[in-house]
Amino acid sequence: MPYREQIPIDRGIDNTAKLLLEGYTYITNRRKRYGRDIFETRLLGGQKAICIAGEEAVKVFYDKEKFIRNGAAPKRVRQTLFGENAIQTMDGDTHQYRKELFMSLMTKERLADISELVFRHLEKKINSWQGQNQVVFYYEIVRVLTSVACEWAGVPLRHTELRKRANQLEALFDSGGAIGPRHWKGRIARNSTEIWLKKIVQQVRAGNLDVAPKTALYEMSWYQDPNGELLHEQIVAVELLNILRPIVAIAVYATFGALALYEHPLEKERLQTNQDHYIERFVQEVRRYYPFFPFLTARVRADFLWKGHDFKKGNLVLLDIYGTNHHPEIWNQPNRFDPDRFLGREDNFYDFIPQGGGDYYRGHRCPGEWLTIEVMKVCMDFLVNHVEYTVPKQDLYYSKIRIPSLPSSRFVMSNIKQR
Ligand code: HEM
Repeated sequence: MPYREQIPIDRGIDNTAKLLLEGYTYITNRRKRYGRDIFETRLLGGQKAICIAGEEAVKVFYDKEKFIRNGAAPKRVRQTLFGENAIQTMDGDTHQYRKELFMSLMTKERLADISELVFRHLEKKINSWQGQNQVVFYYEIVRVLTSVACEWAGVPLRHTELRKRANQLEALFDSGGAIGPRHWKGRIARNSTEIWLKKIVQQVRAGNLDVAPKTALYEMSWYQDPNGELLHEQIVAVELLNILRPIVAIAVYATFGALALYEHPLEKERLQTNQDHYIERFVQEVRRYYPFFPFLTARVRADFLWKGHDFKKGNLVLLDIYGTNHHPEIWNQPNRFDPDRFLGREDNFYDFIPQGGGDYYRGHRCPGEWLTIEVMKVCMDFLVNHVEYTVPKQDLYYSKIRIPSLPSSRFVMSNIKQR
């Protein structure tokens, strides 16, 4: 007889309120309490859900024979963060085909293009920052990355439109874990950005807008599905937002990076000399240490037994991203900020998962991970080598409940000067 056991249960008819109240720590708190990396709960209207964490859990979660994504993401997340019928909700060959489209945009040349764009747009900002008493870094970088994302993706953006689109793109990722007004702001932003991009795709297809090959706008507008048909313009809009929105979301990591520089002044010196590519380790540690994506959801494809538990077809499963990136069996002193932990560390697709795990091409791992690292490197280099600033007294506390988390003050800087 195969081994079976009753895994711990977080009692209650629906624990969604507890999940919202505890945010990033809901799964970790219970894992600590039960001394296990697996437990059962009830979420999203009382559905049975299994929460898992750690390297073995990541391996099983990314086994395509065992899990599907369709029907796993809550409706409120599709209405804001993902959009309907986006790549995140696809499975099997159709997913793989669509994923190739995303990966084809991430060539070395195109990554170099975005790094160059980020630097150029940041440099342009210095003059206006120098004339201000103080600037709020997060909002500034959201706007910079909105300009960069549109330019890189081939999407035309008038200067007068910048603030509006930046607010909307920010609302899309800021609302993913929200209820109430923040959620509604995200829904309104989704409707309006999809309409905006649909019109642009229509212009491209009608030959009224010139767009360069290899940009997301061009490649997505002319991409043919496995049946040789163009994607519906609505889907192109949704997938273009899957490029623009997360590029702007790098603002969250950049702001945490600025916080790390402030909290660990010695890091700044090490980044200035950048021996042995220190900047790479610093960026990796920012992505590991600070909270961003809390967990992922999938549904069981077909019954299987794992760790003594019967996973039944249709069960909801949550993979603890934040908890795995702080798992004591993977990370020595996980709650210490220490970029050197990445020194000589071998790549492992299953233990360091700020942007998902497994294979980029065959699974759902984030296709924008290399791009994120490159953009972060430029932002961090800019902060340490191209500007000087002071950090006035402010509330830098970041919550482990609000999703996504951010320093309360959004990181205020004063006395900015070019270096
Ligand atoms: C801001 C930093 C980012 C974070 C924290 C992040 C995080 C993630 C995570 C956790 C996933 C889910 C992986 C899974 O379901 O297994 C994901 C998927 C995805 N990300 Fe990112 N991401 C970031 C940046 C980007 C960028 C810059 C892009 C594109 C330019 C991007 C595009 C996508 C897409 C299209 C997917 C869906 C992939 C699929 O379902 O196959 N992300 N990301």
